[in-house]
Amino acid sequence: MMIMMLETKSETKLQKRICQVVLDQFDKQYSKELGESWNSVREVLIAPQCWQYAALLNKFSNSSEVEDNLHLKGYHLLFPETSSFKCYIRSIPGRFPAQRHRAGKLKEYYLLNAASLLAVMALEVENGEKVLDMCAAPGGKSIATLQCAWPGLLLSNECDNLRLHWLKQTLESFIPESVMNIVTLSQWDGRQIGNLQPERFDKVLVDAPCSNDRSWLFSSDIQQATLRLAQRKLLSAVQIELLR
Ligand SMILES: C[S@@+](CC[C@H](N)C(=O)[O-])C[C@H]1O[C@@H](n2cnc3c(N)ncnc32)[C@H](O)[C@@H]1O
Repeated sequence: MMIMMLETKSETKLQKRICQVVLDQFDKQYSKELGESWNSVREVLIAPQCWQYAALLNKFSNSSEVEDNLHLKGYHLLFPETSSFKCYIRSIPGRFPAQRHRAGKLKEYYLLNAASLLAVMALEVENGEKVLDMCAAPGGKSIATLQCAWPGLLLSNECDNLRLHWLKQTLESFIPESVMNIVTLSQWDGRQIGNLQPERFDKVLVDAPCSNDRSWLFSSDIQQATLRLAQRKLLSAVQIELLR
């Protein structure tokens, strides 16, 4: 009886609560923008248990134990063995547990939406190239870039103080010190880098700030969520400025 109560309690804890103000706004905006398709998008958006996460293995910290575990749980490689990325996905939705920080040890995998890798693949970074990751926190694409090439320089930039700290921690958890010497962190407004450092980079990745719909939909702070709904209208202007 006690065990059942505990299980129900932890299940309830795992269930995220939808912020109704945000959902109402999405219904209004996206039914206009997406028409019929909004119904199927909405269905997935409100069901975190359907969200799919992939595990990108860290080549700097290989572990056959993790791979065995992934296979046991029904995961398979997304790309052929010859690819630069060892990324595991599975058709059943769900999430492989995130790895905790272990002092002095690199993390073995990074959880992400596999579609995030497309931007890095499209960049086709060659060894020795100078690369700018303009909006880099929390660091998924910087880590992915370092899985597929040895850039001459990777400048991981993030304008937000707290997120820059998060970025630094992520990089330190995945990249060995010997490789960190090709990585530089900076805190510029991405809109100014082009003027400050013209022609410095061979490739630039701009993962511009997005509306972050999934997190705001489950926000527990209605005031913050409402403020954010108003701010998201300004996002497209920032995105365009970052691309210029
Ligand atoms: C979509 S997230 C980036 C995700 C990251 N590329 C990854 O793969 O983990 C966008 C980031 O851009 C940052 N950002 C927003 N405006 C910016 C600006 N003007 N210059 C630089 N970074 C900016 C945000 O703070 C946020 O961390």
